[in-house]
Amino acid sequence: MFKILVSDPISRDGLEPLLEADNIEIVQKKASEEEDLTQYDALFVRSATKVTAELMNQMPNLKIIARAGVGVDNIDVEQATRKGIIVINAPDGNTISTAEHTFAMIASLVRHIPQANMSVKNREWKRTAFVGSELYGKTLGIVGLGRIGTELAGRAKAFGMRVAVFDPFLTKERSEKIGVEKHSLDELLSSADIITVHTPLTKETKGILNHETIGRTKEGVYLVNCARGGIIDEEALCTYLENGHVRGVALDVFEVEPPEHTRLLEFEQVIATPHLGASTKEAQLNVAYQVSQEVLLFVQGKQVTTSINLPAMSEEAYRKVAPYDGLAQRIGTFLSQLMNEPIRSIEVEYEGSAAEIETSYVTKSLIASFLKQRMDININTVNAGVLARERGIQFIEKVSDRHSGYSSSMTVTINGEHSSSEIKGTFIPHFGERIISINGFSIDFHPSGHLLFVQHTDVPGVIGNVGKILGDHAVNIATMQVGRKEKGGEAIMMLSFDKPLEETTLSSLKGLEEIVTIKAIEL
Ligand SMILES: NC(=O)C1=CN([C@@H]2O[C@H](COP(=O)(O)OP(=O)(O)OC[C@H]3O[C@@H](n4cnc5c(N)ncnc54)[C@H](O)[C@@H]3O)[C@@H](O)[C@H]2O)C=CC1
Ligand SMILES: O=C(O)C(=O)COP(=O)(O)O
Repeated sequence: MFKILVSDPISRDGLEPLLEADNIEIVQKKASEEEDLTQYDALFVRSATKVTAELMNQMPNLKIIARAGVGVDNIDVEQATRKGIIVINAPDGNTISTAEHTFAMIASLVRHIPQANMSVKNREWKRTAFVGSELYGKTLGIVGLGRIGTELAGRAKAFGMRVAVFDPFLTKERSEKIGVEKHSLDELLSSADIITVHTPLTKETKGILNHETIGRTKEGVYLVNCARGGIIDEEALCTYLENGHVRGVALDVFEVEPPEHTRLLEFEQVIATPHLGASTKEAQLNVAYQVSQEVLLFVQGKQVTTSINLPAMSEEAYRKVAPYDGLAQRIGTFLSQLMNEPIRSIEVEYEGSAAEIETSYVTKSLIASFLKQRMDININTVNAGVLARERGIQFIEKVSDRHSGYSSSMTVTINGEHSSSEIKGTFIPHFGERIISINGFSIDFHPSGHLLFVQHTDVPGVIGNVGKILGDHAVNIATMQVGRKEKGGEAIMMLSFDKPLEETTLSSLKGLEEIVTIKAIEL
């Protein structure tokens, strides 16, 4: 049974795909109120639940965190990645709702609607107290022209506004296509009548509007934040509201939510809503449905498409990757058992059609399979890279235009402190994964089951001696492959059996003087 904890209010209609599925159980309860968190495989949140390392430690079976919305700053994504927990979101389900809410806040701000509303409800009729401004002809400055910023720009232009944009990742071509003016932050600050921010909360965007930058805005500017608290510094807002430089502020988000200690709410010129940008029936249905569909894919063993910490891959792309994913897992597992020493680096070179797939995913799968043999924590393509780097293991990925006789291949080299091992493999439709070379010795076998790798001096009688010892221990050889580089040097044997070799059999084999290396490999 795949158990899902829904910790924030999420549209039940949007959860329909999961509610209808077999072997999926959904519990709607705040994580902080759930006594047994160990039972859950998935956690659904919005912005209220803080998915901290501590919470994840209480959920050892957690495999996927689904954010029914855009911003994931309430989730310790780095920790989730370290733990091999996939984080997904619903990137565009609430875009329109948030853009509309922002525009409503802008219109309310410049016409003092909330204040006028309160006045009339207090039985006042102060028509001259609430003289506002038109939006027509004014300049709207948008910081961050992503999904929401773009939708907002269209609405502002429909109201006859000029739209100035600062977004370091915005191309000139795109700005011209949308019909907005691309500016530096400085130019935007000095020219905009109203400034609104629509970026994620990151190290770069935190306090992008602060004491210094707000000081460079026009006298009487309006500021709007319907993105994330902290993008506009709240203390700086208080300063500029007090001295009148900022005429009004509209906030849907706060540095701390709910905002208990901020002075901002004391100002008449501040209008505020409780993080309502995505709070529409339509947005909530969209985001819940999107994450439900993603988790359903995950449960079915398919690729999720809105992962924050895993290379996004379509089903079609994964179909091309799958054969090499399987090959990588087998090679990684094989090499991890072949080498028992500290590892410095893992190199993977892709050739032929293997070079045309999503190689980063396959490389992570290889690393995960290699490390999995050595660590007792959950390792997968999500955290393999992080865990390898933390152990000082470099991984190098190469794509070669060389063709070594096979239509595709991947060559894996593991460099240890004392030695290196190299395996070359390929995937042949209807034959499956094949290992075609080990440490430069040509061979050809399917890496599966109970195997024995033997590297030995290439002299008469070795194969017979190995065969005799196996016979003496009543071991039946299922398959046997031999390979060498040149006459009279060294050679290898690759054998497979119907069951694992006993330790006593291995010890007897190790006693043969022609044996250089002998390893039992379980795949
Ligand atoms: N109030 C609410 O209920 C909601 C708030 N949000 C917030 O709005 C944010 C934006 O949402 P979307 O537009 O969907 O995200 P998005 O990822 O489509 O757009 C973000 C834009 O910010 C730009 N950006 C990033 N760093 C920047 C910087 N240093 N300076 C200027 N621009 C920068 C990016 O280039 C991108 O164009 C989300 O991250 C979320 O925090 C989103 C939905 C609802
Ligand atoms: O999607 C986002 O980033 C939001 O901020 C929406 O927040 P919510 O899901 O309404 O708590």
